[in-house]
Amino acid sequence: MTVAAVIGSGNWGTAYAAVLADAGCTVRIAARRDSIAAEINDRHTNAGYLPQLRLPDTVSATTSVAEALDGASIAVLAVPSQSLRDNLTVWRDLIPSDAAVVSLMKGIELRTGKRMSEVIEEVAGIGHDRVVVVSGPNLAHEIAARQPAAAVVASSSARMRSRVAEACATGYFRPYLGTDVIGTEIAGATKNVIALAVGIAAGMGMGDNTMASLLTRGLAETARLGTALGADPQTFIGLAGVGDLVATCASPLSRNRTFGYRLGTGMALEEVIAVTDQTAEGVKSCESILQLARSVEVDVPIVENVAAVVHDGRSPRDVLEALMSRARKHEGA
Ligand SMILES: NC(=O)C1=CN([C@@H]2O[C@H](COP(=O)(O)OP(=O)(O)OC[C@H]3O[C@@H](n4cnc5c(N)ncnc54)[C@H](O)[C@@H]3O)[C@@H](O)[C@H]2O)C=CC1
Ligand SMILES: O=C(CO)COP(=O)(O)O
Repeated sequence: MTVAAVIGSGNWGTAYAAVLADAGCTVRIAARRDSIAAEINDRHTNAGYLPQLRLPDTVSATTSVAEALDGASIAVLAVPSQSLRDNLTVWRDLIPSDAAVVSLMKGIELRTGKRMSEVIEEVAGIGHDRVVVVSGPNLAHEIAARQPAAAVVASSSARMRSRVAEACATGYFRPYLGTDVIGTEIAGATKNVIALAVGIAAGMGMGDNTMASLLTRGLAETARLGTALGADPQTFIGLAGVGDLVATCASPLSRNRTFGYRLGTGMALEEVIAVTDQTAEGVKSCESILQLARSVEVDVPIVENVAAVVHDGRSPRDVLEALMSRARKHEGA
């Protein structure tokens, strides 16, 4: 019996815990709040995040990360990207030495420009052959409703990606194996920023042509950046690339799209931040992705303009005009 620990009891940590349990694992969730751990143990729900989900009896919860990780062969990390370093500094010695360490996170660290797998390797002091990234079109509420979806399980280690894929394969969750960790992470983090842009446009009243144009050109700049960083270009037309981009940009369930939508309707940035109580990674990662792109001299105009709205207070109408009046270029350039 595979024992998996899931650290983080928000939307995706909880939904992915259900996937692991449905696939036959014994799952221990580490929650920060006593009330959430108690609700999972007593009622098998985490209704504040996923009201429709009933967790299998093989899922338990604790507020002790040490207890959750004890004896686990899979350690899943599902906390906001910008908090990973500080958290892992406290947890690193608790991770069993042979466990696969799985990142569900879709963000790039501010200041360092590091991907989550890089932060894990650095802070936990483990090799890349222990780290696995799971990513794809996986809106937590739909997974929690057990609607069919696929994902990529990417790792440099064949043993670790097989272990994790086997542990999360169910009738509604289909993992594909991948080796391109860089591309999978760049795709997952950057699509959140493109979803912000699509949300802004939708909030301004723009329709499907605008969405499709932003999505397509967003994918182009994501692939350009990823490839410059060493990714396999194929990844961007796969589940972690176009798959996740389409799901996130099209769905009102997306926190990033919703954040952008509110900005597009004219709400002030501070107001949008105040009403957003869940993780919208793109709001911070637009800045770190822009820095990363500049470090390899890659042009990312949509990311740059989203950062101008979210961090420099430029108006959505201004940046839309800026994007439309850029110098003409070849589509493939
Ligand atoms: N929600 C979704 O549909 C999906 C989310 N993801 C990614 O998964 C990651 C987690 O997202 P969600 O679970 O949706 O976020 P969430 O906002 O629903 O939950 C975040 C969890 O982290 C905890 N947390 C918040 N701040 C913390 C801190 N400073 N230190 C430790 N724990 C903290 C919260 O208590 C909560 O348990 C993100 O990187 C997101 O991009 C990936 C795929 C799907
Ligand atoms: O990554 C996601 C779906 O795959 C979830 O997107 P949001 O974080 O925008 O809700």
